[in-house]
Amino acid sequence: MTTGQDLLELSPVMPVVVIDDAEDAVPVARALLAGGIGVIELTLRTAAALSAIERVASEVPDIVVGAGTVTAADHAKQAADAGAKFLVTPGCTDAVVDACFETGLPFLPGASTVSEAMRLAERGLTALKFFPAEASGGVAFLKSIAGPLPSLKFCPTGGITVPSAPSYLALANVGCIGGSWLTSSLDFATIEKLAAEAAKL
Ligand SMILES: O=C(O)C(=O)C[C@H](O)[C@H](O)COP(=O)(O)O
Repeated sequence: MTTGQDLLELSPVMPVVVIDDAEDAVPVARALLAGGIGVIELTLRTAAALSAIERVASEVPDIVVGAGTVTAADHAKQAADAGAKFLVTPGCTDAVVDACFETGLPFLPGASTVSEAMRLAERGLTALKFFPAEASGGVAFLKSIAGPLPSLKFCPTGGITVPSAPSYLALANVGCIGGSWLTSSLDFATIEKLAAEAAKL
């Protein structure tokens, strides 16, 4: 896996995961894998996040672990050093995008406007996170930009649910969707069940 486009092909659903206690990271990753989801985005929103990435990278080698919520330049290197295999950002400041490039990792930069998407495309970035998807126009927005921006493909994230997922995944400019619903509880059996359902979307 070397490009952002590859990231969009890993799974129909990119689980966006917030970990408060690093101890939980490995069982969460194993439950996702057991359900058939081979990728996990651990958000850098908590003090435990980098340690969670480290643990999953070393103890669950079969899942592709990445870092989400990369909102500052130094996050990118910290996540790469912890063992992240990819990065995801909610938005796209020049400093954050530069720092992501410097890691050499594939990454999905966030965009929610046509101009942001065009600026990222100018830098060779054609696989983008569309965030916050529902609040920014959702399926209708993505349909509208497919004509003028045919080279771009998205991972819409933010407000997507199991019932709304199929309408996103049916779009030619959507590779996968992101969502936090799979891991909203730390009940590992439930995570496995939700992952199995998501893997079939
Ligand atoms: O943390 C980030 O980097 C984000 O961009 C936000 C997350 O992707 C969304 O919060 C997930 O959306 P929900 O599935 O609606 O919870």
